[in-house]
Amino acid sequence: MTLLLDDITLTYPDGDGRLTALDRVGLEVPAGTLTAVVGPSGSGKSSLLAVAATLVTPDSGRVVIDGTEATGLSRADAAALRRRAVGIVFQQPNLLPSLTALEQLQVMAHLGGGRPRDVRERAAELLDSVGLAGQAHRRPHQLSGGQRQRINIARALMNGPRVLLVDEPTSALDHERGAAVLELIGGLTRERGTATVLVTHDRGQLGVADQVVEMVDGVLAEAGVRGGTA
Ligand SMILES: Nc1ncnc2c1ncn2[C@@H]1O[C@H](COP(=O)(O)OP(=O)(O)OP(=O)(O)O)[C@@H](O)[C@H]1O
Repeated sequence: MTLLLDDITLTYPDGDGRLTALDRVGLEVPAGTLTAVVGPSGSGKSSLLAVAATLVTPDSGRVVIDGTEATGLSRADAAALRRRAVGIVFQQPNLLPSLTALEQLQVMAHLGGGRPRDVRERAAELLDSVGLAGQAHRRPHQLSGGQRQRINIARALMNGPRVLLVDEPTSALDHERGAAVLELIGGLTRERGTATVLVTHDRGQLGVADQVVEMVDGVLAEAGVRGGTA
């Protein structure tokens, strides 16, 4: 199992007590498949992604990424595992205004090392696979919202992650562009064999998912399978 969340409980301080954001959550995501997480605002979806990304340590339970148990690692080792094996697509692209599309991707890889020539080739190939081969020289203000989100996705794939975590990628896009971005994420998942978790409010677009789970008050339940009714 490429991504395994086993019996995860996460609480936050809340006044005198604790608020349970994740309540004994279990999730298995095989390589090359996409799991969509739906659920109301405040139900714990972002917390789930943060735990899967090793950005937040749960109170109890295990996170296993590509065979390595992340829970219990030192901060430095968790960061190294994250760099090697996890790609994160945040809701807002947060692209650097002065860099071209190609450079946004190159910067990501330089942080992790790698020969400049290989990095450039990989960046160009990824831009091509998200449909932006012709836009490599453009800066963020010269691109549409949908194009910026595609760069955001390509950037997360630069270091060849085994696990891809995507938070609300369509919230700033209209229906049609949102659908195209979800199709793209589904296609990349299968092509690159990532274990992908996608948080979305958009229940109309879940056909791309192999598994749909629903978060309600920190509890995760199966909501349907590919082609299901969720
Ligand atoms: N750092 C924090 N400290 C305290 N409580 C928090 C913190 N982060 C989130 N929470 C609370 O934990 C619960 C789950 O929040 P989370 O952000 O995971 O929900 P969500 O489903 O992603 O919501 P949304 O769809 O609105 O983004 C909420 O009740 C929220 O108020």
